[in-house]
Amino acid sequence: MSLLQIEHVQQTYVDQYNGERVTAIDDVNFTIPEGQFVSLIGPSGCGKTTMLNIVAGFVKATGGRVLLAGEQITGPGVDRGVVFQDFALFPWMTVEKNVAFGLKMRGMPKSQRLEEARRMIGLVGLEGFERKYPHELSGGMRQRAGVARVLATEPTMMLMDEPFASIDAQTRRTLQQEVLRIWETQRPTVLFVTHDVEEAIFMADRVVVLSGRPSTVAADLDVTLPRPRVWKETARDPEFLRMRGRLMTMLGVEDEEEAEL
Ligand SMILES: Nc1ncnc2c1ncn2[C@@H]1O[C@H](COP(=O)(O)OP(=O)(O)OP(=O)(O)O)[C@@H](O)[C@H]1O
Repeated sequence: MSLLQIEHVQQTYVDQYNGERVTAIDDVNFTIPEGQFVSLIGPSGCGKTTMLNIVAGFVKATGGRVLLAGEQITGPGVDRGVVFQDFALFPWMTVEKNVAFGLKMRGMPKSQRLEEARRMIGLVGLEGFERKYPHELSGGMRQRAGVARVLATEPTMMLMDEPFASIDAQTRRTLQQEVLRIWETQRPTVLFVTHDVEEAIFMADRVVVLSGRPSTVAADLDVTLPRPRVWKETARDPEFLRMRGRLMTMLGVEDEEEAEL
């Protein structure tokens, strides 16, 4: 059985200024088996973030339903960990306190939390920064701490919304590789929203493409590139290049330099 089942999801918003109805998502259907990493991609405004928010339980779909392990999602829960673009760390807590907070959510006794938090911090390569506050870290380090905090809760599903969007290109590639390395040790099921075609392919087992608004699933492609993946090799793989070309054509991106939509 699939871990996540998205069935006929529809989302209409009412504009709070002019009262107009905007159908962001028309009819979206797809499933994710346990342990799979799925990228969700599509043109701007097609409802990627909305879809992720519905799975997170932050937004209630106006139509259809979403099931996690057979149970209908009706609100947020500790079984789903969300990593946002803007890190979502508590600014008043040190890195280790931020990560330990995730463990508290999981119900871990206080006596074990610090030790486990330090282990998670080591896993994301932040040892030595345990006592720093978020403002003392670079964007890439803050994002690593955010990933550590979510992983610490051992979520059934990890939901990531453009987690590397505000990070410079060089650091971004390093982080993508690191997040994959960590993912391979725990293998949580992931729904990863991005508008970067190369990132979508590099990270995932599967790329689900939404059409323009009001969206439906336009394509659902398996990525069979070998793991572990490193940019130096994966970017030259003929399958990577073939998929990139196909997705860019599908999304109407002409130039290689414009791989980011
Ligand atoms: N709370 C809201 N109220 C009204 N309209 C909304 C709301 N949230 C999203 N929308 C509209 O729904 C559509 C889909 O938005 P969403 O942010 O989900 O798209 P997206 O694919 O993630 O876009 P992008 O790639 O630009 O981030 C857009 O037209 C947006 O303006």
